[in-house]
Amino acid sequence: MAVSGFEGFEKRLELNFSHDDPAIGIGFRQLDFQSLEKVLHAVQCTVVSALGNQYFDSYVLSESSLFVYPTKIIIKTCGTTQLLKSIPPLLHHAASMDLNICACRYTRGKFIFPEEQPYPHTSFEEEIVYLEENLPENLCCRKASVMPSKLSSHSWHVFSACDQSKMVMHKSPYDDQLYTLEVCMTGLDKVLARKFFRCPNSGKTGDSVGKEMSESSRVCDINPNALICEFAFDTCGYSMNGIDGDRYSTIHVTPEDGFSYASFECVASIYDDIVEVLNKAVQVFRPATLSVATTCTNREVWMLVAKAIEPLGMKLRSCTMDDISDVGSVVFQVFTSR
Ligand SMILES: C[S@+](CC[C@H](N)C(=O)[O-])C[C@H]1O[C@@H](n2cnc3c(N)ncnc32)[C@H](O)[C@@H]1O
Repeated sequence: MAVSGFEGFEKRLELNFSHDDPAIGIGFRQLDFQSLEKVLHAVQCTVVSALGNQYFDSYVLSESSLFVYPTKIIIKTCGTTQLLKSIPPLLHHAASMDLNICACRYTRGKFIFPEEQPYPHTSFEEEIVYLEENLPENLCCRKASVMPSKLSSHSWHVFSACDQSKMVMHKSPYDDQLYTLEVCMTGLDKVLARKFFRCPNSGKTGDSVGKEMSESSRVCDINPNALICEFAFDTCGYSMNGIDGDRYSTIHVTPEDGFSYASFECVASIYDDIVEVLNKAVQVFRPATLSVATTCTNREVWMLVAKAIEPLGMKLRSCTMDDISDVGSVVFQVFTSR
């Protein structure tokens, strides 16, 4: 852990690939576990738990999560990990499987302890330089932006790059129905945060205590249809991945007072009741401040966010929108308790 405290705000990288053969089969999922571990070694984290289904594999990491689909990788890491260092080895493995990268998206909030971040995460400018230098030239449609809010503690950093010709070819109408919500919560309710501390010397494993935490915190009620894979850290901290068909959800908790933080991320469809899901997820933590970044093609979905959060006694303080080339829009909203 850094000297000042644990950096909860995650860095998130999503890489999309295409393949000349539409019947690509398991694609990236054929990568063996040892090679995945080597990629994670470059990032400075390890796998603590795993769960998969017919659509994708999910891994809970010592610092957050990894999702591997046939043509998509999502990797999210917190603390002082060097997430972007996963790009060169991932591109190397992709090439060996005849997978061509067609889009890259990197997002993160504003770090609580920016001075503790190692290269290439010392600043957003440094991160952009690293991305520019390590992505192939075919991803020529590039954009970087910092989306501000009225709170100096919250801003959203977005870098996207895509090969526009390939994206048009590989996008399906189903992709347009989906959107991603990335929720970052700070100032967690202290009583609720206690649920993510372990009893000392219980002799139980991180998996079994994690299961108890999922139940006592009611994380398991957020999506009762999801299969959950979780882990409780020693002496505190919790991570979980939920898998429901081809969609994931993930929660990570840093419960320590002074720098408490929790994140909730999920992929939803325009046909889901996202208001209920989001409302339940935020109630697990009752934070003082939260931000929601909605990445979508259909701008209307972001309006549902306030419908879920305002009934919990929180007020929308700011809302910023930006367009990104491969998916459509990002809407960044910040709420604080009234
Ligand atoms: C990995 S988890 C969840 C990460 C998530 N991004 C967050 O901050 O909410 C981080 C929490 O676990 C605790 N922790 C305990 N042992 C850890 C370890 N070996 N690696 C990472 N975190 C650990 C940290 O102090 C922190 O409270």
